[in-house]
Amino acid sequence: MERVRFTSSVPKRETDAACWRDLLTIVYQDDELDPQVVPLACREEVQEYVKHMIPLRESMAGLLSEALGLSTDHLSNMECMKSEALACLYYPVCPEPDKTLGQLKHSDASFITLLMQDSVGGLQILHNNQWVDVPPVPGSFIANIGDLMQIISNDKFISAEHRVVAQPSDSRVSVACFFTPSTSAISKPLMPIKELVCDDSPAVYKEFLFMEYIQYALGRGQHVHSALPHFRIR
Ligand SMILES: O=C(O)CCC(=O)C(=O)O
Ligand SMILES: [Fe+2]
Repeated sequence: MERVRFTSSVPKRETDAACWRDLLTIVYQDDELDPQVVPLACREEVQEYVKHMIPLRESMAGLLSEALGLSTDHLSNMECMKSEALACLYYPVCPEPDKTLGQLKHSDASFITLLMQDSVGGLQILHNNQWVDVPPVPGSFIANIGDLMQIISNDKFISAEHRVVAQPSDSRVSVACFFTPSTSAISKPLMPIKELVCDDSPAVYKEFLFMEYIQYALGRGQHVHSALPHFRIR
């Protein structure tokens, strides 16, 4: 797949709705990308942005490892977040916002997503079966646990279901940085971390390869909000 893609959210299946947004996606593998492939209009900004995302990801990896009762460097050593897909998202003004969504309900397929939104708003999170606004806070990032983190944490962390409502009077911009495994980690099987599995807390997910996962996650229709049930041990 191309490392740099500009797409509109056209549905894969006829029965699915189109989302009201455009995306510029830029994929770094092992924290690396030849800058020449990034459009000149945003090359410097993208390089600068990712340069700052990497230490932030490492801090998050340390905090999440400790929260799981593991050594601080556990998640970092697994290299499960050492590649990033940067999605620069544009949600145009929508004349009939009640007929569509900026982004449908989903949980992220990544390990973790670090998200920056502008001041317009529209992001909502599903909490106790109710959609709750995530108001923009200047200078802050939103850290979303993704499905892969839920899997390796053996359900100790739960991925956040969220969506974006379309806006009638303002266009909106957000930047989502999705973290995925390094090239060497991709060839190793994924499964709940063994330190988190015991007789009282048996593995909830089966072993699988990242490629198998991503094919399923990207190929599922919009009616399947999460890849988790597919990998769960029944
Ligand atoms: O634009 C946003 O605030 C969220 C985008 C999002 O959830 C996604 O692209 O996965
Ligand atoms: Fe998302």
